[in-house]
Amino acid sequence: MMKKNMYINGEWTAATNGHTRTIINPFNQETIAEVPEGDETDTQSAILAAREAFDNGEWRHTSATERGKLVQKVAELIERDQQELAELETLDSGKTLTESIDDMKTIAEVFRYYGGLADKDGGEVIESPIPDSRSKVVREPVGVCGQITPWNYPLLQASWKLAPALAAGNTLIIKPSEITPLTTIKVMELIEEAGVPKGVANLVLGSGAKTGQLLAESHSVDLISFTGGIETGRKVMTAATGNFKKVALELGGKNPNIVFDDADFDTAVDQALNAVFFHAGQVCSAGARLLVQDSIHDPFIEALVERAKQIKLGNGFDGSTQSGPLISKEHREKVENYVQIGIQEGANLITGGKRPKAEGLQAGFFFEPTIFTECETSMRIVQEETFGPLLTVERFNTEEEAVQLANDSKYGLAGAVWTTDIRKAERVVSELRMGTVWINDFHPYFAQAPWGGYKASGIGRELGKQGLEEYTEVKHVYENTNPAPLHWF
Ligand SMILES: NC(=O)c1ccc[n+]([C@@H]2O[C@H](COP(=O)([O-])OP(=O)(O)OC[C@H]3O[C@@H](n4cnc5c(N)ncnc54)[C@H](O)[C@@H]3O)[C@@H](O)[C@H]2O)c1
Ligand SMILES: C[N+](C)(C)CC=O
Repeated sequence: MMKKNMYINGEWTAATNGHTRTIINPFNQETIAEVPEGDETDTQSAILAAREAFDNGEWRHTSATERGKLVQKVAELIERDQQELAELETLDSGKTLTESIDDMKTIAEVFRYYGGLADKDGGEVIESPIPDSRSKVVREPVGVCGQITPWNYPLLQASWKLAPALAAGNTLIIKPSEITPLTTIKVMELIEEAGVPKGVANLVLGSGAKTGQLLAESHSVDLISFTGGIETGRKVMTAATGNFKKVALELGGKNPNIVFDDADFDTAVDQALNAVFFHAGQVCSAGARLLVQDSIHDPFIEALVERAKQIKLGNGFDGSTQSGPLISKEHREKVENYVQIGIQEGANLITGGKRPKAEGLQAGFFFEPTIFTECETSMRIVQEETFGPLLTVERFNTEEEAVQLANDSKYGLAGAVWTTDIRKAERVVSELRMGTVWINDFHPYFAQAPWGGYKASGIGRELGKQGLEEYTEVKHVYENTNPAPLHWF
């Protein structure tokens, strides 16, 4: 069993209270690691270290080029240790090793991208309307950043925060989900190895209530970046009002996947499965809400159900596994509860809806790929994020109806449109109120393109140049080139 520590002010440390937490593998519930269960005292130490490193340290005065090189060095180290990181992620989260390896490649690219972007914005000289003056606009680091991440893409979500924060010259405290901390701990070791100065990057481990909440509340923290569910996001945003810190929120989604009758049928079926059942549906942008044009509804659902029944659940380390378990006992119970809600609401459960009976899956938190048809937009299973392998299907007739149904949600994270008529796709896309829209695809995201939500799916953007800008303040510098008394007074 691994034993790991927190990283505060350049030191690997246990929790001050001596408490620990065991980390389990969701595939078989075996204990894989023991980590500190920190609390407010440790969080406060990490905040103080980050504050000192920002206010009195060298980091923010280090040239952007040098900072960028260090961030790129982290990318190289992640690539060097890719296999170890991917195995840790699979052990901790249950996702397949293939998914974890893909995640690690994306993560290295994110560090490389922000390392490269660090010195590309030298500010902007602007035209001043006042004679004898010069004006420029520069970007500066925000200061001390609190970063809180979820369990479904543990290191990937952390990388979207760590890389731009460091590239922009901030100091930070990251708090990963208490149930999946292992890869974030490992990447902190790599950040240390790369040579990032002590106090600049800090790691606290513990429950959200005892660590994350303080990051959001503390007046010594200048920015809080949170990825997680909407109810926690609400708490974070409320706590952040104490000192009006900058807030970035990446929250949930209930993402419509719209299939028109002129779409390539087989591709749309194949990708509709991937949209919702990838990583057992534990994806913020999962296509958990399928909207199918009535004229192809029945054959489409028939093909979908046939394929859903064949999805191979299993150990993420087994090369033939297509989907791993859910993350925890509590989370599986939440998904099971939504199945009951769907049945009570009158939706038609046509496959799944229960735990698999197969041998070898009984110790893990597995759940069958589940499909409900004849759903109505007003149903809770259509409106709420179930975050599991649960697909709801609604019918539509016209383009306008598809748009109206798709937008009828408090969320606005992502969505997709399947059609061979590109004009129709463009019309629909322009009406969808979502941060990412795919045409004839589902799921792609990459370092260069911004990611984030409309409406209750969040505030701000990660990735792309916008993801770096979140970690900067904008300063206007005005110079009077011919100062003289005004004689006003
Ligand atoms: N929009 C995105 O890019 C994106 C990406 C991944 C996950 N998510 C969302 O994350 C959710 C799943 O993750 P989860 O179950 O870990 O979410 P969660 O909200 O339960 O927890 C997220 C993090 O917040 C911490 N936390 C809990 N209470 C807190 C508090 N009072 N103050 C501060 N921090 C607190 C947790 O310890 C954890 O680290 C889903 O809703 C999913 O859609 C969104
Ligand atoms: C943002 N993404 C798609 C990587 C993970 C969402 O849960």
